Amino acid sequence: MFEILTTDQMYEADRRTIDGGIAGDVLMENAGRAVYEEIVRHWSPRSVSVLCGPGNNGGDGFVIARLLREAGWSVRLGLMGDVAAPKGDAADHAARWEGASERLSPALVVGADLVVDCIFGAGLARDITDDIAVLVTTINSSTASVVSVDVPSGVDGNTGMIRGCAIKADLTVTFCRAKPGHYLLPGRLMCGELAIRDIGISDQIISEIRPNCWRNDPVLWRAGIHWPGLDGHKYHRGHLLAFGGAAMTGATRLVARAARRSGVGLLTVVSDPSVLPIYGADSPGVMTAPIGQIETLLNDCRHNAFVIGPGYGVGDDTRSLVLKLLHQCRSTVLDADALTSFADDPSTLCFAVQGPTVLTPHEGEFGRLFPDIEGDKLTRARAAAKRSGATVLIKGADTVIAAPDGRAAISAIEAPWLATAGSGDVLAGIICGLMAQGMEMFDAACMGVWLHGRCGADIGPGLIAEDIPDHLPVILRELWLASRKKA
Ligand SMILES: NC(=O)C1=CN([C@@H]2O[C@H](COP(=O)(O)OP(=O)(O)OC[C@H]3O[C@@H](n4cnc5c(N)ncnc54)[C@H](OP(=O)(O)O)[C@@H]3O)[C@@H](O)[C@H]2O)[C@@H](O)CC1
Ligand SMILES: [K+]
Repeated sequence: MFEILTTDQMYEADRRTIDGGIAGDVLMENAGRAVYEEIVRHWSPRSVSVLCGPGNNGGDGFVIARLLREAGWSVRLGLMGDVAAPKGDAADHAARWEGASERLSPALVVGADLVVDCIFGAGLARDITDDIAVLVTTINSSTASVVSVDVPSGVDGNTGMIRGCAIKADLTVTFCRAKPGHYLLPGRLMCGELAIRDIGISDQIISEIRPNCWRNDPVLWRAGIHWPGLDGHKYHRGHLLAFGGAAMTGATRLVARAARRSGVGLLTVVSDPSVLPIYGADSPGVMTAPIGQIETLLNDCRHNAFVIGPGYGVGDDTRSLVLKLLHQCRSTVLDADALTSFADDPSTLCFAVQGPTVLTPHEGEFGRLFPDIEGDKLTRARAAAKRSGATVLIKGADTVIAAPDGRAAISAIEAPWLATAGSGDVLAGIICGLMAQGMEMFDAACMGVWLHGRCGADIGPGLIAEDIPDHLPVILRELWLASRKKA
């Protein structure tokens, strides 16, 4: 259930299922019944208005209305266009509706305790027009609870973008698998609780259409974790070089603590000699080296991963150092100032990426590096990964991680507490720590985002960045125990 399907992939899954012998009207019946079951699970009988659009989303509405009515609910049904309008499977189910139907209008919201939104689903093709916008506004300002079928009407299922305006649901019931718009902002904010219900499309069909986007979950990457063996040595767990700035030393101290907590064997902070004592005094397990020794450090292949950017400073020195590091083709995480230092010449950065590299920009940094890449977050992350050859992770409440080969994951953990100073530095440290232990770059980025999110959700209100690394052992232990159970 972790695959995320585009609307086209969903239509394809639908087609293949129908070809396989399950009729379209049965799929629609299953979809409507799934929504009905969710409704009766959430609410006791009350007055409900089912608002049906002109397509199959509206067709689902006829099934829901019928089942609620049979269960004794007081149901009003609104229809966009005339009663003869529904086509195909929707027409079959419209014919089975024995109640009255009204013209779709704000009047249907008056007196309703529950509104079922079946206006537009996967087939939303353009911005919502003024007449429907009035209805949307009435629904959003009413006290009625709202269930959206498939996606809240007005939300683009592929991008999460709002086409003019959108219904704000308390519960969204979608079918088979989620779509990107359920997890990407602002769509996610409109969905309320998300229920993903089986309607008879097999897992086999889903795997045949080869989805390449997932909700970020351990299922995706847990097989790629390098847990230490009983006979393990610290050098088996990597030796990470974290490049520390001369002024903002807090950032790399957070990076270092997070990387070490992620399990890296050894960590050396490399910086200007004037601030080495600060890094050295921060934690007894941290080693330090002056930046003047960079050639010697790089000649030692045991130094297998680099993280640079947080608090490092923007400028030519940073640029040269980043290029030197990328030239080594070892695991590298570039964040913050390491990215902004290439704002004038991003193609040089993209050209220099050869080894396993993860870029972790927030939206501002992304815009500076890839100003010509537009669209939703998923599309942009994929385009930047393809262009740069790096795994690109765009941070935010809906963090997207994209690999150069097109694979992508979207974070669905709710942890608004992570929006605080230093949180991104911690993330860069965790990811680089996992790469230093041998994890593949896309897996490491996904796992890093997940660990970071879980820490954020667990710690909750009052979180400061310093708390995150020290909570990692709790979450890592969960994963480790789960891996032992499987084995
Ligand atoms: N696939 C599956 O597995 C299953 C799918 N199922 C259900 O089917 C739904 C998809 O159905 P769908 O393809 O008929 O699209 P839907 O969202 O009803 O809208 C299309 C209609 O809206 C119209 N229209 C579009 N935008 C508009 C606008 N801004 N303003 C005004 N009109 C606009 C558009 O008009 P047109 O562009 O053709 O002029 C067309 O008439 C899916 O979300 C799920 O609920 C389940 O039943 C079972 C299994
Ligand atoms: K809808």
